[in-house]
Amino acid sequence: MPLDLATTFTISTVVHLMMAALLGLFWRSARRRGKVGFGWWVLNEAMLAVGALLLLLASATSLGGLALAVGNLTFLAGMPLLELGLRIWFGRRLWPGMAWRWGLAVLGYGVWYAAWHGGLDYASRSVIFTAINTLQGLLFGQYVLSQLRTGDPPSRRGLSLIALSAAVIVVMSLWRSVENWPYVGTDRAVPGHLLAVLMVVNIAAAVTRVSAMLLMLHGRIEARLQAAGVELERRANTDALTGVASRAHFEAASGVLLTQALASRLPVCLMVCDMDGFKSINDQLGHPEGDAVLIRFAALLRDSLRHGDLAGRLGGDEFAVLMFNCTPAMAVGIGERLREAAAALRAADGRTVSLSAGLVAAAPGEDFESLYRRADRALYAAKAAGRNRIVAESA
Ligand SMILES: Nc1nc2c(ncn2[C@@H]2O[C@H](COP(=O)(O)OP(=O)(O)OP(=O)(O)O)[C@@H](O)[C@H]2O)c(=O)[nH]1
Repeated sequence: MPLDLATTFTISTVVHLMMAALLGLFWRSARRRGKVGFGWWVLNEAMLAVGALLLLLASATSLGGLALAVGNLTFLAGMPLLELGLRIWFGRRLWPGMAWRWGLAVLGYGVWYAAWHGGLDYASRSVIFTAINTLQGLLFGQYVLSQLRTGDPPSRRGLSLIALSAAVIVVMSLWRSVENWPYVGTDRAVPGHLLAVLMVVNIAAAVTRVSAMLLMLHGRIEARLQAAGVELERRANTDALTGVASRAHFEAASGVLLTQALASRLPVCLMVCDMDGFKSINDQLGHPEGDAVLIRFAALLRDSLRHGDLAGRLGGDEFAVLMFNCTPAMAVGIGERLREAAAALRAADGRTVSLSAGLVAAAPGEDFESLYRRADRALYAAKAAGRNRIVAESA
């Protein structure tokens, strides 16, 4: 059954309107999340709906000429609008790239308008129009492909679909040019069904394109949520002041890692250390200076870590290091080097900072709680014995 032009334009108007409304619904949430560029795609679909409606009026009413002229304008503005949205979406430069695209659209429309106004036959106008449309499609396709290589990964699936819909339009435009070519310069009527087929393909391309845009939006929101989740977890696991593990994370991770290491018969040591007289730094030099000393000490602690070791801040000026594949002798060496490095730390008034630590080696099958209790006792012994020392306690 040959396609009726008026029916095709009606369907096209309704579909583009629905697509614009659908995009519009998501546009609000996209804007709230800073996904700029989306609004141009909504505008594009809305304009295509108006364009299809005008073509319907042009073919079915006496409004003819004006409706055709404005309708064609909306179709030639389509690709530049899409690309403008994409460029903003990816945060790319708008000019001079967009100047070329808009320039081509304006020039193309001018040529078509002059041809139409000058009374050129339908087939010639159609060839002019589709040639410009093809050129636009090629430029747009080239931009989309360049973004496929460099754009953000969550948008790639959507971009592939957009490239596909652009390719379909280019192929259809070329086909229409070829079909109209034999009629150029004649008054013979060009079969209308081809334009109807083109509109149907346009509808399919619009549905593909809009799905692609929603896919891109979804991908980006998902990627950002994922990144936010990772960041939240990192913050929850990290002590905000010093950057070493928080107490909760240190205890939880130590419990798991200790069990695994002991099951593999790896020697594990725990050192719990506490600065001596830290309270007086706070009291005499102020809390910010106390913070600065804690930050510098934590940096020393991180420097003393070997690959796989875990350091955490248990609270105040108390820190702990869980050392894997580490004998007590090795742990004492590490602790002594840390104590010496801490002794070189100077507070704002030049005073030195000393360190007391308790060190224990894990017994086979021992859990973290028991290991920590013993290390804490050793630390207490170091403090009681006059501070500025490491007390190692064997299991
Ligand atoms: N600047 C700063 N001080 C803190 C922070 N958290 C706890 N403190 C302080 O750290 C001090 C810890 O003091 P203690 O370890 O009990 O005492 P100390 O003066 O180091 O004495 P000894 O440990 O017995 O040698 C307290 O005064 C706390 O108020 C913090 O985040 N920043």
